[in-house]
Formats: sequence, C-alpha cells, structure tokens
Amino acid sequence: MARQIKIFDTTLRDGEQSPGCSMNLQEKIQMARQLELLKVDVIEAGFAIASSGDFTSVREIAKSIKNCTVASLARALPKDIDTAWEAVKYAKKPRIHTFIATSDIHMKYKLKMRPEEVLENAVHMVRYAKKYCEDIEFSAEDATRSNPEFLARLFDCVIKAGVTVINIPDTVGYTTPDEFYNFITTIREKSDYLDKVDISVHCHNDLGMAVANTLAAVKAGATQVECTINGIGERAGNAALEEIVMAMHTRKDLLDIYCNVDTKQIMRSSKLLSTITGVQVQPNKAIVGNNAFAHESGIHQHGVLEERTTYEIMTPESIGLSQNKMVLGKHSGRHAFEDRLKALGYALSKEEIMKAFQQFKELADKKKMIYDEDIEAIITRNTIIYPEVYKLKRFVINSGNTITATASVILINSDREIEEVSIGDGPVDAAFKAIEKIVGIDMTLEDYKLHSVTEGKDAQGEAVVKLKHDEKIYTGRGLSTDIVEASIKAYLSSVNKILYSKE
Ligand SMILES: CC(=O)SCCNC(=O)CCNC(=O)[C@H](O)C(C)(C)COP(=O)(O)OP(=O)(O)OC[C@H]1O[C@@H](n2cnc3c(N)ncnc32)[C@H](O)[C@@H]1OP(=O)(O)O
Ligand SMILES: CC(C)C(=O)C(=O)O
Ligand SMILES: [Mg+2]
Repeated sequence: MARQIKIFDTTLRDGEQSPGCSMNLQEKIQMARQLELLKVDVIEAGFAIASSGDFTSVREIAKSIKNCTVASLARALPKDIDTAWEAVKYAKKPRIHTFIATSDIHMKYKLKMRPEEVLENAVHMVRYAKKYCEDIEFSAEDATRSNPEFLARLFDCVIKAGVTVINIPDTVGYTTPDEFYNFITTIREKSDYLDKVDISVHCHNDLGMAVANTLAAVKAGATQVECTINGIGERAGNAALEEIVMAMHTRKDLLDIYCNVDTKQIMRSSKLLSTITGVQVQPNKAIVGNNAFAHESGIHQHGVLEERTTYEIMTPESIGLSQNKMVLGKHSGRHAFEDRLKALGYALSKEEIMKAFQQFKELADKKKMIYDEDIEAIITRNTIIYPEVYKLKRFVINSGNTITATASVILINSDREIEEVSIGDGPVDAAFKAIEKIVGIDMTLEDYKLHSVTEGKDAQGEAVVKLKHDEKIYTGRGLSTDIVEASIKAYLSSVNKILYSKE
C-alpha cells in the first residue's frame, strides 16, 4: 500500500532566510493561507525569538490557520522554547521545533560544547518543551556531517523524552543521494526508537542535489519532507516543494508514496511568493519556470501537437496552469506555425501559408520573440497577394551626421540582379532614389510614415509609403526590425502595385 509522506513547508522560516526574501506580517499571513489551500501538512511560520515582528507573524498565522500544523523554530534554550510556545499556542495543531547541532565541527567551534553536553541539553530541552506542547520536532543540525552512532544514541534519548518527529537535516547541502540513503538506513538500524516516530529530512541545495537527496531519504524510510516554495532558503536554498511533490506524483510507479498536496495550487503558490518577495524564478526552473511547459522547437512542437505525451511528462493543468505554450521562434516549424494561424482565425491556402512561413523564418532570425502581432503583421500587412516584380536582394547604407548618406541597393527582377547607387537626404531617401533609378518609373513620393507594430527593443517597424503615378496613389507597406529595410520594402511594395496595375 502507498505510504503517505507529510509535507513540512518552511518557506516562511528557512525560505525567509534567503537574502531579499523577508516578508511583512500581512504578506506572511497571505502566504500561509495559500499554503493551507495547497494542503501542506505543516507550516513552519517562523523563528519566534528572532524578532518581535517574527513573533507576531507566527502568532497571527497560528490564529488564522485551521487545517495545518503550525510550528515555530526554537534553539535548545528555555527562552526560545518559551517564546515559540507563546506564539504557536493559538494554533489548532501547534508544534515546537527545537534544534541543536550535532556535527563535531559545529559542536566544537560554534556551540563550544562536548557531545555529551549537547546530548544532555537536547534531552533537557525536549522535556522542557513537552510541558507545553504534545507535538515536538527535534532537528540535529548538520546531521549529515555527524557521527551516525552518536546521532542514533541522541535520537533514542530525545524520543524517550517525548519527541514526535526527528529531523535529519543536510544543513550545508553536502550529501549525495546514495550516501544519504545509506546514512538514514544505518541510523534506523542503530536506533531502537527511530521507527516509532516520524522521520523528517531537510535538504539544502548547495550542490544542486536537495530534491534528489530528499527522494533518496524517502526511499530509505523518511515520512516527512521539509521544503520551500520555489526552493528559496538559506544560501543556495532548500529542496523545492513543487519539485518533490511533482516527482512523487509523476513517478508513483517508482516511489509508491503519496502526499496530500493539491498540486493544482502549485503555480498559484509560486506566483504569490514571487509577487510578495519580488524574486522571480529562473525561466528554466523545473515545474514553475516560465519555460517548464513551453515548446519552441519545431520537432517538439509537432510531437506535442500530435500527442502531448511525446514531450510532456506531466500536464500543465496538474499544477494549475491553463495550458502549455507553443513559443514561435527561429527553431519552430510549419506545423506549429499553421496551428497558430488557425488559432488566430486565418484560413489561408497552402501557398499563402508557405509564403508567410518563409517570411516568419526570416523575421525569427532577426527577432528573439515572435508575438501574435508579428504574425498578424506578416499576414495582413505584407505583400503576399501582389506578385513581386522587383524583390530586394541586398542593400548597403553609408550614413552619419557629418557625411552625405549613400545607398547601394540590389534588386532582383526576373532572376536578374540590378544594382544602383545614390546619395540622398538621409539613408531612407538615398535608398528610395537608388530604387527609382532601377525601376525607372515616373512617380512622386506623396507620403512616408514609420511606426512600431510590436513590442520590445527588437520591435518590428512598419513603414507606409504612398507613391503617385498617373494621378493615382499606390500605398505600400513593409515590415522589418530594421527601419531602412522596412522603408525599402514599403517602397518596393508600392512600385510593385504600380507595375501590377499596368499588366
Ligand atoms: C540551520 C538554520 O537554519 S538555524 C536557524 C538560522 N536562523 C536564524 O539564525 C535566523 C534568526 N536568528 C536570529 O534572529 C538571531 O540569531 C537569534 C535571535 C536567534 C540569536 O541572536 P543572538 O543572541 O544575537 O546570537 P547570535 O545569532 O549572534 O549567535 C547565536 C548564539 O546562539 C547559539 N546557538 C546556536 N544554535 C543553538 C542551538 N541550537 N541551541 C542553543 N544555542 C544555540 C550560539 O552558540 C550563539 O551563542 P552565544 O551568543 O552564547 O555565543
Ligand atoms: C534548523 C534546521 C532544521 C535547519 O534549517 C537546517 O539544519 O538547515
Ligand atoms: Mg535549513
């Protein structure tokens, strides 16, 4: 039968220890309510003795949260435990979480205590906390660099003193999955009491293995995992809640475990935290990154359009996103392009699609992001329906504030390349004059406008050129991320319309 794994969220305590992630009272309450909707089992609301603000936050969260256990961290000191209890006692399900370091390095240099003193102090403080609260979690800080014999003995002593949860933290993100699996297995073998309480793990991400280590620990028998939304936390952060939960969900076949988290609330929780802290997750972050459900390359897009599971191991809906994203860019192919045209409401012939696709690819080579407006611009404003008697091959402009602008333009007419050079009053005027020399039509420029049709630094500029010929006005439009190119295209489009009208 599948085992339940309890989710202990420490976004509001260890997560808040991330530089730049401090939250005020209202923000912490808002985040705690979202964690309740997410259905985590335990919310570590703060470290009550840290400041009066933290004390108030823990107390107010304890008052307002009904369905989760609310915990406060406390050093193994009476004043910390008193303060933690004063704050969490309002909770429906309160927990005091006390800790002391157990590695030689921490005991010697930081606590300046001998191992036996640490053990005695831990037992003493657990008994002290137990007077207040039934649910006591004990953490052996820096457990993964501690002696396993010592840990097993200490755990047995604190369990006999009343601890309900033993936490085995990888405080400095030092361990590896195999090593952590063996470490927990060894301690379970050496301890007489560990299996009578919940075994928790709390992994940091210094070597990028926090989630992998957490899952290895679960395999070794851990029943509670400590984690944070978006993986925020001290230094490189804690194990990310969304990654652990979705790994459990997606690889049920391997892990045979479950948790109570409502995965559909994951995205909302991630976004709320980013909004509150102002710290955005990296785009390629697993599960909640902007690109986690986005496909840009043609082969992948084609696969997903045929059958989503070709490239998606979980659904966007399962984490509360409405859909995946097909990002059009230079790696995209015809299938995705046609799909987007359909979604935008265009019913084009095969030939028109091919032509538009060609232009889309040219644009994608110049522009990082192709927006729907870019595609609409290609379809509706370009010269698809007019035969191009003259086509632009290449142009070179020499221009500056102290020299006369010169343009060299090469056009193609029935497979023939024709080149002309002209000077002008600025680069656009020079280019227009060079084209005029090539096409040799009697026409006057009536109007010329330029504006941006899409967003961003690499926005497309649309040029509109009106040419007068035989008392009639011919309007041409051209699009490009380069304004001179857009202008040349617009000019040529007018010229081609004049020539078309003569056929
Ligand atoms: C691995 C972790 O994430 S542990 C949690 C880390 N989080 C935080 O530290 C955030 C909140 N911390 C704070 O606001 C402050 O550090 C406080 C209020 C807890 C303590 O502040 P101060 O009294 O000024 O002490 P300071 O932080 O400089 O030093 C820590 C003291 O706690 C002692 N200490 C550290 N851990 C423990 C422990 N688990 N049990 C008992 N004493 C401890 C240290 O030995 C040191 O003692 P000393 O003052 O007698 O030398
Ligand atoms: C207080 C403990 C659980 C901790 O945050 C750690 O060891 O990383
Ligand atoms: Mg920690």
